[in-house]
Amino acid sequence: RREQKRKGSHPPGPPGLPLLGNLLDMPDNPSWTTYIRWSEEYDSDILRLNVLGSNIIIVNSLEAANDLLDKRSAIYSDRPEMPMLNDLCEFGWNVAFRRYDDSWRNGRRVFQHELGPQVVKRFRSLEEQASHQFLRSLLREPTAFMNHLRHMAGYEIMRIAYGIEVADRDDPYVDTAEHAVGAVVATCSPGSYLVNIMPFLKHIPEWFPGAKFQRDAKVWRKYVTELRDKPFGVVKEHMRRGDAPDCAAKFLLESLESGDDAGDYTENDIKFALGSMYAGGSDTTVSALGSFILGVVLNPEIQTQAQEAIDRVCPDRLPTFADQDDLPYIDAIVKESLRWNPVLPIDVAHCSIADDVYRGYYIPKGSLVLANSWCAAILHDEQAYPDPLRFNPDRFMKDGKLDPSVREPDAAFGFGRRVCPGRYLAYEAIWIAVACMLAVFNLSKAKDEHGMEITPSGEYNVGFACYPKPFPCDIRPRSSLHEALIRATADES
Ligand code: HEM
Repeated sequence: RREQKRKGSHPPGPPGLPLLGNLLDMPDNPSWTTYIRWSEEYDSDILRLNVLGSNIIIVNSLEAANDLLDKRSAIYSDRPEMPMLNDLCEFGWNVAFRRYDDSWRNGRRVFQHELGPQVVKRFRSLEEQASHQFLRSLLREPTAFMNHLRHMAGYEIMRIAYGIEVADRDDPYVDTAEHAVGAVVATCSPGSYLVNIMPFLKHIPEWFPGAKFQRDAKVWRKYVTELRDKPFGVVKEHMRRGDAPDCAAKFLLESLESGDDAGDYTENDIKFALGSMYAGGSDTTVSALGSFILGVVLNPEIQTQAQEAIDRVCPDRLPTFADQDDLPYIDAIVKESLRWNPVLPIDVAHCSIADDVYRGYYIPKGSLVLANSWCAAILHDEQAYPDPLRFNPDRFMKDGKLDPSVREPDAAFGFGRRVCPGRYLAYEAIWIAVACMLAVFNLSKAKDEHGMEITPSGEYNVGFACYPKPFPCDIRPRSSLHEALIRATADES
């Protein structure tokens, strides 16, 4: 209290109880709407909550998010200690959960080396192929569209990172990765494990009564370690034999060996960064594409407009990246899919490494900072995006071109030094999937047994990322010509 008196008051927020602080105020999902309500109640775009003595700063405006997470990124780029996930499940090597240290910096360099805005273009033909495979799966089994999206996202990452081609179903690599991602969801949800609040519990042995968390961690640890080591080991083995396919692991290991532009990273840094790709890139891409399908089904006029544009540019073939400049409306759809229902409405928690004073408010070292990307001042800002709850790609267009004066939905990828390093890859993967899907399929509301249209609820499930709740949807080829275009892609593989 003495320290606080000297440094200034905390940002406003609900008062809380002695000792427990705001523990009982912590909202269930969707937490972002509660944070917005509190912002109005306390007339402040930054709020402070105290949970058992830990400071949580909620940021409800773009200005404050940029000021803290970007302009003061030297202070706000750490991640919180996550004893269950990082120590007991041993997931602390993952770039997304790593503390703000040299190894994290090296991991970011690896990402920059392989997934920077220009380098990422070398994976374009692979992404086109993956999208074509997705179209064929849709043709075969249209109702399972979310499963196909999931397969496409996992397939692309495993091919790009390790050159490994995963199977349609029951693939052991995908199975391992999904279990490891499951650990993130299960261990990071608020109140899931006491050891997150009382880190000293992590020293309790597995046999101790009540130490179920240790046994849970042991199971996850196996998957987390396999995700990190197994595919990387396969690439190394292929390289030893001289038959490794082109992939990020091979390029990085070769550049490490030759000592060219590799920077300071080590083989372990490469392994950790590549192992971070599946957890970071799979669910997120699926979520954005799920929002795209939902948005189009609820707003059929968007599909008509997109198909008119595609038919003008490539009437008798599938779109490719070479058409991107001529298909700005597809870019507008991708941007709107990222903005409308953000994949991560609350950004991944940042953590501060030094005391700070912002607008006269004291923010102590070790505060957790949660940027509410969903909020009315960021991705749902009425000024920047009128009628923000409507899926309306036209907001990004003017006179048939992308309107550069409209704010980019960059906040969907986070802030500051922790901003998503897979964003260029993600954007391209989403772009080609959207373009190909709209080129050959009509998406519309499914009908019930009386022939009545079923309107999707538009509700979302919240896990690691937010997904549309399962909804029925009618997906069929636009014509026999379009069906033939899809079937013809089978030859290319
Ligand atoms: C639509 C797709 C995606 C969205 C919306 C998305 C969004 C995000 C967000 C919001 C963050 C947190 C940023 C912050 O802390 O401020 C993040 C971090 C991260 N993302 Fe993505 N992401 C996507 C795709 C990808 C892909 C394809 C990859 C990898 C191939 C990836 C890898 C990562 C990693 C490794 C981090 C952690 C960065 C760090 O902590 O330094 N993401 N992403």
